[in-house]
Amino acid sequence: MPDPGPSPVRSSLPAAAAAFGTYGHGRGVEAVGCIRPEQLAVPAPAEPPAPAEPPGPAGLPHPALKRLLRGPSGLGTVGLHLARHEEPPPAAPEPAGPAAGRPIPGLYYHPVPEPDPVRVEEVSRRIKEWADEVDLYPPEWEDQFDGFSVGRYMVACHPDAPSTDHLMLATRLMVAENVVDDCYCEDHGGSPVGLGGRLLLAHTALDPLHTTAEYQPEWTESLRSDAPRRAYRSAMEHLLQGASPSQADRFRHDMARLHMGYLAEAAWAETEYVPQVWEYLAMRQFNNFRPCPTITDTVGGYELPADLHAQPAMQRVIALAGNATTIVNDLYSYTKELASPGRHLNLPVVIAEREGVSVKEAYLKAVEVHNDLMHAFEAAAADLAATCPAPNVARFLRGVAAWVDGNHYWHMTNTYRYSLPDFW
Ligand SMILES: CC(C)=CCC/C(C)=C(\C)COP(=O)(O)OP(=O)(O)O
Ligand SMILES: [Mg+2]
Repeated sequence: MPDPGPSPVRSSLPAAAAAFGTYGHGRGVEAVGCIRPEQLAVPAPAEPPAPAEPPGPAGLPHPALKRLLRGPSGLGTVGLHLARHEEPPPAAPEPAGPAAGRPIPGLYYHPVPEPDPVRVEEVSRRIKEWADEVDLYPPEWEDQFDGFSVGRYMVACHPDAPSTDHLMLATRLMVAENVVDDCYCEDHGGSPVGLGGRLLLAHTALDPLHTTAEYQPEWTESLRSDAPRRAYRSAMEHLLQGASPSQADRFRHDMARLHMGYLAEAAWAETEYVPQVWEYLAMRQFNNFRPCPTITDTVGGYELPADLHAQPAMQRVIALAGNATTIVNDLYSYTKELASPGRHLNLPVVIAEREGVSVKEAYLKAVEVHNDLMHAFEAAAADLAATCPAPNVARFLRGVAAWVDGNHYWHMTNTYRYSLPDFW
């Protein structure tokens, strides 16, 4: 049954629906159950001998993950490769110089190719049109919107998106998620006071209210009443054109997790509680980028079936990837958050406070925590790929890994937003 989505405010999106077909998934990748590996009908893709590769920054990726990231070869595997688009390659793209920014010394990460400038340009143009359409921000915030560079972010994170329409699904959501964070929680009018009520009502733009005829119209009207809700509603409406019901519900669940994380952070801010390091890491597992990598299949135009997504081993991979990407944010946004009013919790701040070490030692320890999370993510992904050699699992794992790498690239190169501390 089609997902009812946030109707009845759903507008007609004929062009988008045509672009994605029925949910836009299922092309080229068969759903393969992996509850018991011996039940698999699809063998592991044949591996050609690989040339030796130079070591990555601050260590080597797990060898099995390297094989996984290279992707399969052979008949029927075209759809499993990253960076193969349905659209023809651009005729003569402007030569893009390397983006500014330097990596955090000692950080374990994988460099990515410069995102396709033609795609970046197109996504950047279209997201500004959308921002106007949903009346997202006042003119004086335009510089910050542009400085966020969401087009570059999403093109870097989704190299296997088959079209700009697919990329736009992720881009609208990324913007909407940041608008909610900025306007409800943080420095664009946000506050911990009353956050629970605001978040719950905004969540109904993703997970609609079903109530009586008397009260439904007021709820419908409420979805137009502020920029966070307009953004969530419209971004979700578009997502539903490309996602299956189970992919949409996966996303709603991840957003509920995110909102729970925002609430824990806010509760601690209200009582000025500095959590223990493990408590902070638990909060940050929810106040986390997770909703972004987990739509990689929708953005890629295929579906990881719900049973495979729900496997504990897959859940561990997703959680570790989300945690690594989010600690990357803590590290790159450290100086920005130090400069913001009040005490902004991030991993270095919490380590310094709770473990009684200098801010520099705390920061360097946070880098190690990040690196350990990255290694754990790669080991878990490699194990899962080996025990569950289904093509859609391999492609999803590659999509999550690509998101991790693209997220690092964006943080490192976003010198408008972030700068490194002077610790080296
Ligand atoms: C895009 C998305 C799902 C974001 C959710 C949570 C979030 C805003 C982050 C993980 C980023 O962290 P933070 O709020 O610290 O962002 P900045 O450091 O202000 O860039
Ligand atoms: Mg931050």
